[in-house]
Amino acid sequence: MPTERRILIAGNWKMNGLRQSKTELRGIAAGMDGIGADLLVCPPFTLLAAFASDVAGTRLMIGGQDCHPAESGAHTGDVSAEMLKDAGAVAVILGHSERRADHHEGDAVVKAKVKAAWRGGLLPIVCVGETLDERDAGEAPAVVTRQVRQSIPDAATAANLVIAYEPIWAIGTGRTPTVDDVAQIHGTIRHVLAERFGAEAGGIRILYGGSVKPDNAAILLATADVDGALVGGASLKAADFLAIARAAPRG
Ligand SMILES: O=C(CO)COP(=O)(O)O
Repeated sequence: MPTERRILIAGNWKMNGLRQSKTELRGIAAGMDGIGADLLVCPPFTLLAAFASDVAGTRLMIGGQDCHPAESGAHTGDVSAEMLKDAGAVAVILGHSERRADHHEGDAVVKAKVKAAWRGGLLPIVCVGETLDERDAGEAPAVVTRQVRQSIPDAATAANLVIAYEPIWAIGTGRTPTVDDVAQIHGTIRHVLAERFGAEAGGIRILYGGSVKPDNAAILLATADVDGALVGGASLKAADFLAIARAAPRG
């Protein structure tokens, strides 16, 4: 039964970073000694290939922030999973709340992108999370349950899927849920996965994301069913990202 879950600390650089940001990337790659967790940096498309070749031979992995469902074709401005793989990515963030909001992505589109990630040989990191209104109305478990049910295809396994719980109101705000709230939602996600995938669900990693910083990482990463972090702002600085990774209780 796949219950061993390696901690994954993933950095989502969002629309940040120019060529000079390589300094931070190199700082992360150079500072990984003694860190047991898997580390992943997801830069913007423009930096992906350069970053991937820069970290070749290190344990630092590179991922994308989105992909189109199709392999290729007339989709101006889009990038496919195969293209991300070709550029050196091993993973891709899908269904981030900023994509869901800015690009009107619903669960069906996210599900198609997860299948595309698998087709292209990438590990999808599927984001779910409630708005503040939904949380205040007590709907967070129901919202997240619906998103997990509808965004995840049937062929999910412990090896080919990572989920990230990112309460939208905690992203970039400096606010985080209580550890009890995080444990409750992560437990809900695990339960929803178990209903569908049985024992395999015990091996699927569930990351927490939303204002993860060096000073709150230890408590968040020690919470039940939290198997790592999806870090936004604090992943842009090597020292902060490494401090978060060092706070992980297990590798
Ligand atoms: O959206 C996030 C990661 O995907 C979280 O961003 P912050 O860590 O900046 O709150």
